[in-house]
Amino acid sequence: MSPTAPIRDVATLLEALPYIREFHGKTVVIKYGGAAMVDPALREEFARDVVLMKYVGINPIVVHGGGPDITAYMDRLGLPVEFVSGLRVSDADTVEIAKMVLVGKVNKDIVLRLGRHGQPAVGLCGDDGMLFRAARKAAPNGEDIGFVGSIERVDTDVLTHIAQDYIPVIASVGADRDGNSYNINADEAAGAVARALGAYKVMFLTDVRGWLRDPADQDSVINEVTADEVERQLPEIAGGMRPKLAACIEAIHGGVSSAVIVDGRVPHSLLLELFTDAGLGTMVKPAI
Ligand SMILES: Nc1ncnc2c1ncn2[C@@H]1O[C@H](COP(=O)(O)OP(=O)(O)O)[C@@H](O)[C@H]1O
Ligand SMILES: CC(=O)N[C@@H](CCC(=O)OP(=O)(O)O)C(=O)O
Repeated sequence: MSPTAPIRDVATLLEALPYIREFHGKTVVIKYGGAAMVDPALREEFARDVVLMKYVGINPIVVHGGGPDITAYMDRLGLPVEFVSGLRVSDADTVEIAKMVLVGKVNKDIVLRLGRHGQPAVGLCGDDGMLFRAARKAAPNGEDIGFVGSIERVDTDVLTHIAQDYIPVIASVGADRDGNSYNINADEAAGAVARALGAYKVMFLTDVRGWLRDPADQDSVINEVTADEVERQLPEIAGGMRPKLAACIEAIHGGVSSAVIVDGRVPHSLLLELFTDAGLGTMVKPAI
């Protein structure tokens, strides 16, 4: 090891200090999905990052997806998989599978991993503590896509209680007043939770470098943009990026100070975004 290495380590800590001060006591909602959820090594690093956030006094709330897992189970059962504008067309069988996979498997895997890394976590879905009230929604083009829900109301009571001692981990399913269950896009759930909690920041981990001006060009990341500008461009945005950017708009217009889309393929992207000067991915901010 070079003699300067310890000094470098201290410099890294000192670089983090103003950020640790800024985020201390603040609620940060993390939408967990994409590559960071699929790769075993990244899964462990994600859990360590979230645990570290809790240890330095941040209030992390995890909202997770699991679209690839749902698709894998549907494939095993020979069921057709279809998306419209980034939303999964969900008949009664699909919503049942989404619920089983997200609540029963993915949620518990995350809870277990956070616990192993040193912070107890509690898993929830929209039904727990009446966290979400959902309603059926159509695709942006008006097409009927089945039991896909939008979130009408978030009751944060259960979250604020649990977050005092545990890291809440939320699966994106919920029910309406009549007890019908819905498959809810996890980006939308994260945006709604961030807004309802009055979070300081919402972070979307994904499998691209950020919002790309040209989806075919990985180097065309838009580094910073206002929510109003995103709203103007939303009708032209395709695929999985659309619900993500719609969730950023929802959060920012609801009072969240910043929304970031970061590359979950980069190890420790959460910590790099939060605690270093290197801005990563796309940051959506309120109008200046
Ligand atoms: N303009 C764009 N910039 C970046 N990604 C885009 C864009 N348009 C469509 N996409 C797609 O959105 C995907 C990310 O959304 P999604 O697959 O739902 O990820 P996650 O599982 O992280 O929620 C990217 O992998 C990319 O294929
Ligand atoms: C309605 C809808 O599209 N629901 C999503 C829920 C999971 C999700 O959002 O997962 P990712 O964040 O990994 O994409 C789905 O069925 O895939």
